[in-house]
Amino acid sequence: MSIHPILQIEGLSLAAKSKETLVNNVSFSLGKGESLGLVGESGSGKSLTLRAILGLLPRGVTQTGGMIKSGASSAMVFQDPRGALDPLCPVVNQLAEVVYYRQQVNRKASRIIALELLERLGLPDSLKRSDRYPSQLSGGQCQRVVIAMALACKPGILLCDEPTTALDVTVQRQIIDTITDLQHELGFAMVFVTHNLAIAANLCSRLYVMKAGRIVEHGDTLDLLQNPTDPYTQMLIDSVLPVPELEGSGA
Ligand SMILES: Nc1ncnc2c1ncn2[C@@H]1O[C@H](COP(=O)(O)OP(=O)(O)OP(=O)(O)O)[C@@H](O)[C@H]1O
Repeated sequence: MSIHPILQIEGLSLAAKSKETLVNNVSFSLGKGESLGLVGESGSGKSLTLRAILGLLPRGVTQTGGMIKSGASSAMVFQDPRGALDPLCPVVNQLAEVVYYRQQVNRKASRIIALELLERLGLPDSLKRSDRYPSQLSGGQCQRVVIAMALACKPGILLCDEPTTALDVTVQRQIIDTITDLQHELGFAMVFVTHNLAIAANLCSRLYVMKAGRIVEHGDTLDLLQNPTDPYTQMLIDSVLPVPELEGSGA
């Protein structure tokens, strides 16, 4: 548990309209600037937990128990970057719109801040023009724009829902490095959802393992990966394929 948490979740339970429990008695806390990983198989309730923190549960899902206490604003980076952008609006305009509403500056200032954010995220100058639409960007570029949008909200907590799953491995690495650099620079805390243990291990100091809506194990990342006590955590670790030693590599 964090000593001075900026996010506290206690006994969170979520259910579908059919009364089926989807998230069951989930508790964790997050300290300022800390990174916490939620890992587990598909359908284990990771995304719904993030959405509950953001206050954006999908239609048909309700909170049936527990409480969420947050001392900072949250912003979310979604799994499908292209789907998170409006295909009919130039990317720079979309970003400027978020700045305008969230930072409450005038239109001219919001555009200047949007251009600075695009630069900070390492996007090419061509994207600053108003004739560039999401369909003209690569998946990695779209994800950088989505991250810029989240940062435009000046979040104290960045909620990342498998932000690299839809990207190829080299781009995944670049995006992870970008998020790490930005976190060091801006100091936001992060809840990072992934089913990729290697990514979670690189980014997060603590891991929570979810299965069928429940937390089955949690702990400091290295300790948990080296000494898992729950068979499901062990199974997740065992399912990571090792890179075979290359013949004649001299290793
Ligand atoms: N709107 C909804 N109505 C009913 N059930 C839902 C709804 N959204 C999600 N669920 C169910 O809730 C459970 C948890 O879903 P969730 O999206 O949180 O899983 P996840 O761990 O994030 O999976 P993934 O890694 O595939 O994104 C799943 O069984 C899913 O089918």
